[in-house]
Amino acid sequence: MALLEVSDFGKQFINHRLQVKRQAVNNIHFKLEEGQFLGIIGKSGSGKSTILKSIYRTYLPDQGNIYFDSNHLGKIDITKISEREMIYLRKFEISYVSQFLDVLPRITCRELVEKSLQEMGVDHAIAKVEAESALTHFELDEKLWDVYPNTFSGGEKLRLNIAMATVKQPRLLLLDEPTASLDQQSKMKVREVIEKLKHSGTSLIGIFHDIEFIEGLCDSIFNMNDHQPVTTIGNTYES
Ligand SMILES: Nc1ncnc2c1ncn2[C@@H]1O[C@H](COP(=O)(O)OP(=O)(O)OP(=O)(O)O)[C@@H](O)[C@H]1O
Repeated sequence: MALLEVSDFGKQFINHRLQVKRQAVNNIHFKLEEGQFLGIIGKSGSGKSTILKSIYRTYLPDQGNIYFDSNHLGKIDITKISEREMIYLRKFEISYVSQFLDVLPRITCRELVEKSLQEMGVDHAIAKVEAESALTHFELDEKLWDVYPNTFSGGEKLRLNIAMATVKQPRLLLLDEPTASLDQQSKMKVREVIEKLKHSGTSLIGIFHDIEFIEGLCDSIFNMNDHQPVTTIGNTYES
């Protein structure tokens, strides 16, 4: 089977204050094969992040299934597994990079990257070396390594976020506008690491507004329009 299959996915949000429901996405189907990169594009508010957050199970869908072919758990439906199983997947198989960094109090930039590896059971000495290598790759100034990242600029936070997610070499990497606040040089660094990860077999789903950036990088593009897929290429199919 494919690594990931999203089937008949739908999500609505309820505004309790106004007592109204809003259908964010509806009737979404796509597949992602191992080692492939799927780009999701579409206008603001069309539901791109909702899909990604539901794959990472930050949100639970109201409708549909999200099948994932886990190395450890076998073929599972992310919408139905236990919290414990989801925590396992987040530690070992699925990483998520958003435009924002959830900063933990009193944990330095270097410790955050090390922690990503140590929670997978990587020895501290090895985690230290790999964390430094990832921070160097994303050109985070060495002077920042032992600083708490709550004072970092938007671009620095994003680069740290990407370092934390990619250092784990996950099987599936979810990228929610990972280049949003980056300059051209940093964007190229992200591109380089995406290419490297793809080469090593990581599958990726990424949301991008910068279509030029994903040209030649994605294997397929899923185009949202008014909460519906309108164009699909490659392994995805029309609803
Ligand atoms: N937690 C939430 N509570 C209520 N409504 C939400 C929530 N998350 C998203 N929405 C709504 O669902 C719709 C889809 O949002 P989503 O963030 O998925 O869009 P998007 O395509 O990623 O947008 P953008 O490109 O602007 O980031 C929007 O109308 C948004 O207001």
